[in-house]
Amino acid sequence: MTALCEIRQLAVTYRGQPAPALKGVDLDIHTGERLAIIGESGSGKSTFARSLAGLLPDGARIAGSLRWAAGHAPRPGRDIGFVFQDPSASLNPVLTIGEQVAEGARRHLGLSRRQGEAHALDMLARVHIPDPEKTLHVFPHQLSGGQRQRVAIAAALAVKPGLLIADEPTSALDMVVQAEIVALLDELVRDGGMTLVFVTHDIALASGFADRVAIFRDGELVETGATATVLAAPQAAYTAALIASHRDLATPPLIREAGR
Ligand SMILES: Nc1ncnc2c1ncn2[C@@H]1O[C@H](COP(=O)(O)OP(=O)(O)OP(=O)(O)O)[C@@H](O)[C@H]1O
Repeated sequence: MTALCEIRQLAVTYRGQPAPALKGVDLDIHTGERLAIIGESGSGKSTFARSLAGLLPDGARIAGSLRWAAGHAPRPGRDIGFVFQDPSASLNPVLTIGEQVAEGARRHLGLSRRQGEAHALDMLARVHIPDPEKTLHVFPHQLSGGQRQRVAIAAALAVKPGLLIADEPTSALDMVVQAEIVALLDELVRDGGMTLVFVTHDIALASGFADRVAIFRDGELVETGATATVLAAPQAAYTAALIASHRDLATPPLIREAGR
């Protein structure tokens, strides 16, 4: 499998912080895979995601290397799509849903207003928004949290980025909607031949669809491997503890199933 990005000895220190938020991270991201970045709060997951996307805040010091197969860093919003925990933060409250889904496509793909609207309609249908024609003309506050997250996904994918980074995209949603959003991301990434980096604190959620998991703790990568392998035979004591803390994952039948 080819590496979309080879990360070596990545370290990040935020301005004014004595200790690095991320250190010594060696990881390859494979083209077309669904990789879950897993860790507890503060483990450095978002820092890792922001480093990949080139979205670290001003003053953050970055060391080590990110080598991209394309030969250049991907452009955020064009080569990399980003979906955040809170869709309201990534949606503009004064733009209609149609305008925001079309915005990136008009800017990056050079679509006209009319083509942009047609593309937005198509994207809303692809993320299974009920009544996409009507939804084109409403504003974010008129939608439910789950629908807003579908719109944010449609907007991120409208320019067909090669890599989608989703940072806790379901943690503000209830369980049923969470499962729907994960299934949607899984479907879209498979259909589009995209690479997905999915950040979550929930190893059980990730194990349902990720090809590979990378476990972070205190800014370091403690373990990485195929999801089924890591679940069935974790190498690090920390990973074992994380799995054991999820009753669903620790019960033997599910481990056997995951290890098929
Ligand atoms: N902009 C920032 N300035 C200073 N410190 C930061 C900043 N963002 C994150 N940190 C610190 O870096 C460390 C890693 O944070 P990060 O957000 O990457 O963790 P996380 O695993 O994504 O956690 P969570 O799940 O809570 O978002 C934490 O100690 C956090 O306080």
